Amino acid sequence: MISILNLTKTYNYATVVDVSSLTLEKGINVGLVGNNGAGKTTLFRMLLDLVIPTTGEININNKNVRGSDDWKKHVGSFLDERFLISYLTPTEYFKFVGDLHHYDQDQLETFLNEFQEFFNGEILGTKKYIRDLSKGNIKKVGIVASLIGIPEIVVLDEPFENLDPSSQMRLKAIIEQKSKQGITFLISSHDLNHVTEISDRIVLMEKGKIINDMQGGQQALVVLEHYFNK
Ligand SMILES: Nc1ncnc2c1ncn2[C@@H]1O[C@H](COP(=O)(O)OP(=O)(O)OP(=O)(O)O)[C@@H](O)[C@H]1O
Repeated sequence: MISILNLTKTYNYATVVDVSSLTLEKGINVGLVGNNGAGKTTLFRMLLDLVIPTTGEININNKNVRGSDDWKKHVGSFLDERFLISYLTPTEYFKFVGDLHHYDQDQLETFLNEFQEFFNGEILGTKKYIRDLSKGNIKKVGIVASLIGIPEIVVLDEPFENLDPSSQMRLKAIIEQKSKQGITFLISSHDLNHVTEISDRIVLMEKGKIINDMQGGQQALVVLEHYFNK
């Protein structure tokens, strides 16, 4: 589904990503972990063709993300607020994204209804612009928008950050439910408990390189706690 080959990114002579080979398979949720500056976001930005690699390539469904647009309809993503249109209300923004995916009004309402609990009355129909929402609520808008159209792959950068504990639990349930509907998640997170729980596979980065690649779950949590406790 996703294959990465000889990928590097260098800024001012410093190589911040150096991944010689990585293949991600459909149906296997992957959690990307690593300390600040390990290269997780840069890797995601190259995957989404937002940053040009210095060398190497990333293919989604056998198409290089550079120079093709085919993959875009199969990939949902939310990395940061720049993905949103801040002068719209969430309702207007969801309509905008829904239109891109040819959702009619009923379809969009049915889709958004699934997230009532997650939204906790703070998102829909509040007349607030996205720019005026709290950080956690902005994150919820971005996460839910990334799921519109039931993409094959959803890439999320630190989705649990800024969410209150109830919302974190609800997000885990959403990820679990959407995985069953066929979405494969690629998630970076500093929350070791959550990321090991929702991921089938954990990829650990250090200084741009992959230094461990293991199955998710309790055993991964033990390994990661040991690593980060150094
Ligand atoms: N545009 C840029 N110019 C120069 N250096 C950059 C640029 N973008 C990223 N970097 C550097 O690349 C390195 C990796 O950053 P990146 O944001 O990918 O790390 P990360 O693993 O996502 O970190 P965090 O956990 O703090 O979000 C950092 O040293 C960062 O300063």
